[in-house]
Order: sequence, then C-alpha cells, then structure tokens
Amino acid sequence: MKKEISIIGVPLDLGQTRRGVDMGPSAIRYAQLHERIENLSYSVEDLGDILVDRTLVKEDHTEHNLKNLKSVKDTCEKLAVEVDEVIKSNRMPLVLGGDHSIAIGTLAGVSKHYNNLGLIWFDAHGDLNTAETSPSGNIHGMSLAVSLGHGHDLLTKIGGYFPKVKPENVIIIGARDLDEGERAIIKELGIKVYTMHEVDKLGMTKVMEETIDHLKDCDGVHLSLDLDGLDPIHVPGVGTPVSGGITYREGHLAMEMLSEADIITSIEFVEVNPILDEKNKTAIVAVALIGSLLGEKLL
Ligand SMILES: NC(=[NH2+])NCCC[C@H](N)C(=O)O
Ligand SMILES: [Mn+2]
Ligand SMILES: [Mn+2]
Repeated sequence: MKKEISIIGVPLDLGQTRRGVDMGPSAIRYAQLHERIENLSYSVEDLGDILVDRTLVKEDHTEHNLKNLKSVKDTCEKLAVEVDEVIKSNRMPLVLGGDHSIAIGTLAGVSKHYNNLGLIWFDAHGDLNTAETSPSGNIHGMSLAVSLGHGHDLLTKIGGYFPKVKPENVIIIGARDLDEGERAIIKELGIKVYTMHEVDKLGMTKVMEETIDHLKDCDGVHLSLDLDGLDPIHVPGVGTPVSGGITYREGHLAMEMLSEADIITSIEFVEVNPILDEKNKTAIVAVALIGSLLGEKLL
C-alpha cells in the first residue's frame, strides 16, 4: 500500500433525504483519523472538504426521480478532479462522505488511472438502482449502477468517459436489502454478491479469500465502504440502517485481510450521519476499520 495518503472530505447530503450526513467528514476527523494513520507511519495530508454548492438545489427538480441531480453532479465533478490530482501526485486518496452518491465522483477520478480496476462495495444495499427502478429517487441508491454505466448521462459521463468499472470486477459484500430492479441488474450483469446469507454460511475469512482471488488480475482495487454494511448495533449513525449486518469483528477481519493482501489502491468511507449517531460511535468504528485496513495489528 502507498505510504502517502491524502484525505478528502465530501460534505454531501443531497444524494438522500436525511440531513446530517454532510457532517460525516467532521465526525470522522474528530474521531482522530489523522493521528491514527500517522501512528501507522504514513505521511498524511488533509486536503479539507470539497465545496458543496447548495445554491444549485434551487435549480434541482425531481421529475425524473433523481433528487438533487445537479447538486450531486456538480459535487462529484469537483471530487473527481481532486481524486485524479491526488493519484497523479502518487498518493492514495482516502475519501470521507457524505452519502454514497459521492462514489460516482471518486470512481470518475480513480478509474482512468487503471486498465482493469477492481471494486469492493461493502454495503447493506446494492446501490444499483436507476431513475426507472429507484423506489426513492435518491442518488445514493444509484451510485454503483452509474459507475457501471447505467443511469442518467449527466452522472455516467462525469470525467468524460464511461463505464468506470466492469461488472466482472465488482464485488458486493454484506447485501441484505435489494430492490427488485437491483436483483434484475445483478442477474443481467452477473455481478458477484456476497449477501449476508453467504457471509453467514461461508464465514468472512472465505468471503475475503474469494474476493481477493477474484480480483487478482486487477491493476488497482477501490474499496467503497458504506458504514451501513455493518450491523446497526455497532453503527447507529447511518441513514438507512438494516438489521442483520456484518459484525464489528467481521468488519475488522475483512479490513485486516485486505491489508495483508495489499491490494487496495483507493479508499472511501461513507454514510456516517452524526445527527443519528450515539456519541460519535459510528465515526469511531469507521476510524478503527481504516486503522485495520492500513495495517494496524492487535499484537
Ligand atoms: N447508499 C445507501 N445507503 N443506499 C441506500 C439505498 C436504499 C434504496 N435501495 C434506494 O434506492 O433508495
Ligand atoms: Mn447502504
Ligand atoms: Mn451504499
């Protein structure tokens, strides 16, 4: 793993309807992210937050079942530029959300640097809706579909190219709340999904061994971790909690195995909502998981 890390905050809450997730980057910083990473002897720079232009909300309309389309697009474009610059300067981006719609921007900045990018999507959800299938119109439920090239042009074409990732290089882990249209696209594109059923049955060790093996021919792997992939007992501060999720220890095991395999080239942690949280518990878990991912050991 690269030893130079650049933190980028994305205080975007417009990809869904529960306010507060815009404070996620602050909550994660407050949980001592910087210190934690520095202690692992990385060189860390914090680039601050991407500007979310809330004046665009006025122009946004929801007719097409894409809430705050312009605001989300504008933020993702800015994020893509910044992520691209970080990678060009030979550093690893660590992006802090914000809601999961920001993955559209992160992947737009990351993907052009790789010929065969892998993507690990830790999530209770598939985020594989389009405006046609979404039950909510919330873009955070569409970001993986967009990155695969499915969805509104304004989103799929950010960065001037699409798709950002091929379906055979995507692995979803922790899914337990999939909409009908999402099941259909999973089947149609043949996306590999470890639902909670497989996590229970195989155990996290096997899930991660298979995941790492599946991505062995990739020249880079992006980890997009939605905190709601974990069980809400451990992470009460998320906007769309679903019970029966990944445990605290399974989460750490997954991060430790990724660290040992040394395959991750860019990282994003999303959906921390401090307003819904209990004493910053969710941000603290996020920082602990980032610690394990970056090589922290128990002994
Ligand atoms: N990133 C997330 N938390 N996504 C939740 C999506 C929920 C639901 N599937 C929707 O499309 O609205
Ligand atoms: Mn989710
Ligand atoms: Mn998500």
